[in-house]
Amino acid sequence: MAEYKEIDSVAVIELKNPPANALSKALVTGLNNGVKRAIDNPRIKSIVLIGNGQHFSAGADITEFPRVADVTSKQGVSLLTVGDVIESCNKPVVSAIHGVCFGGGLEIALFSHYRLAVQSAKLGFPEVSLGILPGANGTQRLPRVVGFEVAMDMIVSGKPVSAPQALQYGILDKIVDGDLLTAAVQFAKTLNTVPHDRRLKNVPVPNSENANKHFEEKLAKIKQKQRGYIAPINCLKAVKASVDLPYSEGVTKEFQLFMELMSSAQARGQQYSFFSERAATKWYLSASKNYKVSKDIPVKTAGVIGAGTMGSGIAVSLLTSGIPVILVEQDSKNLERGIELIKSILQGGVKLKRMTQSQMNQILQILQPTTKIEDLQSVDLIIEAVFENLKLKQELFSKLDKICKRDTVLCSNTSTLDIDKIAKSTSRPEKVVGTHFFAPAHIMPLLENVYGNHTSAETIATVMKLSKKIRKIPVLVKTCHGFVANRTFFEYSQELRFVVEEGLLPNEVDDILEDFGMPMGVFKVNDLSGIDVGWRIRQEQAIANGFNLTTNTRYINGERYCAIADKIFQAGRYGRKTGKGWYQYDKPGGRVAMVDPNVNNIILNHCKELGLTRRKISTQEVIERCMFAAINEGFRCLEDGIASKPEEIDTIWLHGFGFPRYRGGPMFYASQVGLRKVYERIKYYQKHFPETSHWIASEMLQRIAESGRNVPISEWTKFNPTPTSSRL
Ligand SMILES: CCCCCCCCCCCCC/C=C/C(=O)SCCNC(=O)CCNC(=O)[C@H](O)C(C)(C)COP(=O)(O)OP(=O)(O)OC[C@H]1O[C@@H](n2cnc3c(N)ncnc32)[C@H](O)[C@@H]1OP(=O)(O)O
Repeated sequence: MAEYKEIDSVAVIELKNPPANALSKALVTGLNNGVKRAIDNPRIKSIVLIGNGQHFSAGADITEFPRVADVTSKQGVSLLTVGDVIESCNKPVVSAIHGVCFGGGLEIALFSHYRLAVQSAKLGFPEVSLGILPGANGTQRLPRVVGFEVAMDMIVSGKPVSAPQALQYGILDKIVDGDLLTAAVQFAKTLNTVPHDRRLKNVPVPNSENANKHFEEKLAKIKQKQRGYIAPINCLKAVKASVDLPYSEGVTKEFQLFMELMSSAQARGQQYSFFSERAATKWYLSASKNYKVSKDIPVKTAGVIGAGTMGSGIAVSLLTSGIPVILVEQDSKNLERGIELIKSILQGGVKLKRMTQSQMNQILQILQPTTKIEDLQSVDLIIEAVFENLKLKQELFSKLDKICKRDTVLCSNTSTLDIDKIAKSTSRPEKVVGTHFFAPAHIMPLLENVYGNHTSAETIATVMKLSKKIRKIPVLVKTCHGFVANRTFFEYSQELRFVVEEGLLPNEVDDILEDFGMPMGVFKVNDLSGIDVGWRIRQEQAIANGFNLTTNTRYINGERYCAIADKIFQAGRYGRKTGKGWYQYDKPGGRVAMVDPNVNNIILNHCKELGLTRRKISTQEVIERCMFAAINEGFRCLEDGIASKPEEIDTIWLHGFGFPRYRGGPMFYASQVGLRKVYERIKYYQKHFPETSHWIASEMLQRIAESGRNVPISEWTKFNPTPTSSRL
């Protein structure tokens, strides 16, 4: 765990806990023993701490967090005890940093008397994203090096800094070239004593004159931008304590704020999210088809068909990851518009200092716009982003099949259509796969990859690898109408339209959802995605299923239907782009949503025409109805083998719909409410709304709820005997 060796008069202690040297109890104990051994050896004059493998350390071992009792008990060696041993050691201790030095790793480095790093190292306190704070005195020590304002920014945002930036802030003493160990040992040999100010607890916080002002400004920002999250607030308060209190009292305050967070439901949700988004990327269809053994095809060039909002965003994601793109549109006018869109997205990046003008120009060099689809003949992978219409996509894929080289992977950005039906139009169904991006495609982190019955493991491996290369979080699901994202979101939003039909107004529903933690209420989301888009999908579905939708439709094949959205469409209100939808906007394309009495009239008249009596609906009922409808559909996705584990559904909601990370995702939320209760309430709603089939409880949910025990989320899939895909 921590390997001890001696190089001349220097003791070298190597942190060794692959893959990221997470500071487990065992590693911390090993480190403690190593430092003590060096202290006890009179031949040793100084000590170097260094990481084995790719990193110095990714911080405390998060898998050990659930054992809060361990943290509070005074037994055993904690990060704090080893920290004290390091800091009070009379032999100089040097941390030699490469890869990441995060969280508890950075705290160890700050207990050390000197810090060196290679140019590529990254240093930071990401604890806030796990719902906690740097509780091994990081909030008291970092400000003593970098001042209140920088420490506050680093700890509240959780964003790491580069080695050159850390050098500038004074966190590092030196950046070294060449072999880190050699340089660190050489440096350590030049040290004899530990000066007073090298023990950070002895140092006052510099540049803290305006701390009160910075504190208030930051607090206001957190309340606005990270509404509902408690960790950033406690992080801020802890850093402020470094200014307001002597060190010994500051660490006590830090501990109190840390324990408050550690025992919170938010921390559980955020830590679950950390592991669930990693679990979700690990796909497994069988022993010979899974993320470990299946080989990908390298994507050196790509094609994008369709230069609308989606296609342009997809092209930007590929281009900014260094993949040359051939962008195809049917005519030069649309192509020109697409190029302009791409340029304006990139220009936005320049404005935000994410790239320089010359980097933008280089990116544009690898974009090849064309109106000739034949130009795609030799690319490795193509993503189609044309209009959501099965016939159109089938014709396109059939054409691509004839034009492209045999091993080109053909991807569809469909958000609902069956991949097998698209693949059927080609002679290479094994090369056809769905890559469902979320708008805006260059920003949203989720990529819902969709395999069909014939998609090969090689094709899946290719899109999963590509997703990571273009900095997306990929989740693999099986084809069906709407896949996991839209299947579950559909039930959520449909139930909220029913709520509006029964008594609440769109803004009242949106306020409840935003208080729950959603970044945007569902009606604002509708306005953003386009009321016309939803209307067209409903019309197409109606035609495909042989029924006629009118604004008076109340039931479709016995299923409840709410036509208010169709009436909003009929009124020419297509959403933000037209300046009016469920809300009124300051201008077409505007962002400021205002309540519109005309919308309320449409809703009230609708209810009057249908003879519906409106009623008061509680916040609890709204949340239960939308969340439990989505959760029930999530269980059905598991039953059908569309998703293979709950973590996939949660990751989709976290990164596709901005579900609050502190709630972990809808399935984790269900686990916190308790599946017995979720099941009981679903049965209750079924009794009250028998004409809505999403209230028929999933059998898998029923089995878990009736098992009579509190089944942890990691064991849910054991209650699903016949899914179509196997799982880990
Ligand atoms: C009265 C007094 C009594 C005593 C009181 C005691 C009080 C004690 C207070 C103690 C306070 C502790 C304070 C410290 C807190 C922390 O340090 S929290 C941890 C902060 N660190 C992080 O959040 C880093 C998280 N990791 C990453 O950012 C990335 O994983 C990475 C390191 C940058 C690597 O990225 P990448 O290469 O993309 O690989 P991944 O897939 O992300 O990770 C690989 C595997 O490693 C696992 N992992 C990573 N970090 C950790 C970790 N910190 N703990 C456990 N496991 C980790 C990750 O899950 C992956 O695992 P697999 O999926 O199984 O491969």
